Amino acid sequence: MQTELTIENKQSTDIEINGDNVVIEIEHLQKSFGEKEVLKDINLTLHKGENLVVLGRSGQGKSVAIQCVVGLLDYDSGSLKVFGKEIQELDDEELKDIRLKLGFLFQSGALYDSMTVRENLSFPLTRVLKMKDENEATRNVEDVLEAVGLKDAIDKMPSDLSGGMRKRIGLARTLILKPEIMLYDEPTTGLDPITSREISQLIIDLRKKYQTSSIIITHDMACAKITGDRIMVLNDGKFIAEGSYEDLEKSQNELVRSFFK
Ligand SMILES: Nc1ncnc2c1ncn2[C@@H]1O[C@H](COP(=O)(O)OP(=O)(O)OP(=O)(O)O)[C@@H](O)[C@H]1O
Repeated sequence: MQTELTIENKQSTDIEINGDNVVIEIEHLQKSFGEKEVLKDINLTLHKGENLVVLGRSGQGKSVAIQCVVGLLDYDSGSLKVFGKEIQELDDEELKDIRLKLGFLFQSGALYDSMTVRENLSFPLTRVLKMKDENEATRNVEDVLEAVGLKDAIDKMPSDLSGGMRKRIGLARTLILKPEIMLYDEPTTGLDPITSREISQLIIDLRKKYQTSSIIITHDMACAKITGDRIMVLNDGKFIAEGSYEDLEKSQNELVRSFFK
């Protein structure tokens, strides 16, 4: 089995790749639980404005890596910098500031079923941003609903919405805090192929509108193809390949090929 990282090709996007526009930098990150080494040697750089797709099967450590990025889990060794700051060296206040710049879209969308769409979206404004002006909150809610194409759903309950619509509202609820980096955890899981494609396209549209940099964790190859400027393949606690969709499609590495079957 190939264990060295294979750079399949240079990425082919208009994102400017240089040391000045790095928003996340991970070097030799390791994390074990007892005897179990989950992250063995993770190296990753996310550039401003970039959509980086991480492909990996279940249990490869994607959630553990994300929890390290948001400071919910301590890593054992290596370096993890967000906006140039080593996460593990931050005090509570600094970590809170960094977390405000990170938006996380949960697989479930995580909406409150007993609240209307308006209430679900206003909640982070009042709770996190301490926004008191109701008109300002409404303006923000309407703006973000428009961005996800669901302005008419403002007074609906989550139970009145389809899976794809709930995903959009979940996305709106994350975006309303204007994060600079988006972390998408399997954004198309559980959706039909057409809705999945719409959500993938929305990820592209939202990057343009909000100028976010994103890490998109998925095993949906259609989503990877639409959204990814660059794709990295995670296996057994390390990245084993990196490149554009077209590059990886031509890979001779069996593990990489298995994603395209
Ligand atoms: N708090 C923990 N304590 C012990 N083991 C853990 C803990 N969190 C995760 N693990 C182990 O780490 C490994 C990777 O888990 P992780 O949830 O990151 O996988 P994943 O790649 O996100 O998978 P999935 O796509 O299924 O969510 C698993 O074997 C899991 O059992």
